[in-house]
Amino acid sequence: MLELKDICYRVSTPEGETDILNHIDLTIPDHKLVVFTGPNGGGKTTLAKIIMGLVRPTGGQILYNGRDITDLSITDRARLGISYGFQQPPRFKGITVHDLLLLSAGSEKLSKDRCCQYLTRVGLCANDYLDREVDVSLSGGEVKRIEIATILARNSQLMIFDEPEAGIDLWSFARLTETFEQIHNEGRSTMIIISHQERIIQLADEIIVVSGGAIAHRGTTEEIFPLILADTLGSCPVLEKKEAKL
Ligand SMILES: Nc1ncnc2c1ncn2[C@@H]1O[C@H](COP(=O)(O)OP(=O)(O)OP(=O)(O)O)[C@@H](O)[C@H]1O
Repeated sequence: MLELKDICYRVSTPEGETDILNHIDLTIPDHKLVVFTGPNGGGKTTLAKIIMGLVRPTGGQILYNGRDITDLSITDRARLGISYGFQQPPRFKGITVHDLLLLSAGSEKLSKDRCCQYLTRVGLCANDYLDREVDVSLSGGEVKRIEIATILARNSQLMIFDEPEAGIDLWSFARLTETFEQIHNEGRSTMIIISHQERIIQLADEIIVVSGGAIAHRGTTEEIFPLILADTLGSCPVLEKKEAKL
């Protein structure tokens, strides 16, 4: 179980101190698929990075399976079984897709067949990719899918995916949503997926709407979808204020 207690994140900007996240309390039970969604700049990635240890909160506590991991490094969190797929994954010149999958699997000896299966699950043909370097010659969507395959190969207890749909074509996206559904049905991992995609949101046990650095809403698809629609149909609050003055 993952517990976030009173998480705050404040940064210094030229304009002064800014609160990016404000007193977030959140519990995610094991084996759930939770989607973080909400407007751009709402704080979803920052929250996910805080869970992975890529960003240090300025207040609050993170517990994982009852253990306080607030001060643990990314490496230590990875050892505990937490993994993270970046919104814009890094490239690794000189390292092939095959190498990266083997590294991700750690001590588990991955057969070539198994590597192929991971690539197939993200819609890539292993023959075309296993021996390619993860460098700038790969497109954004290809790197994104390879990174997701490495997370699958890690077989983590808690997988965090930041906008896995970004830059991915419709065919691969369909394959990817199937893969998320399968992992969820297998019931071995907890998944946090940051997404704006209806198809992914519909897979969620719980949707967390992060807006203005806080949890604006949380609930099931049936509960949250009408709220999201109502929010998107609303107009700009600044314009509304101006119109009210006229
Ligand atoms: N270190 C920082 N310094 C200043 N502002 C920051 C910093 N980190 C994040 N922000 C700001 O905090 C806000 C939340 O950013 P975050 O990336 O978490 O949003 P998001 O909900 O993931 O957005 P998107 O949907 O666009 O990916 C943004 O306005 C961002 O510019």
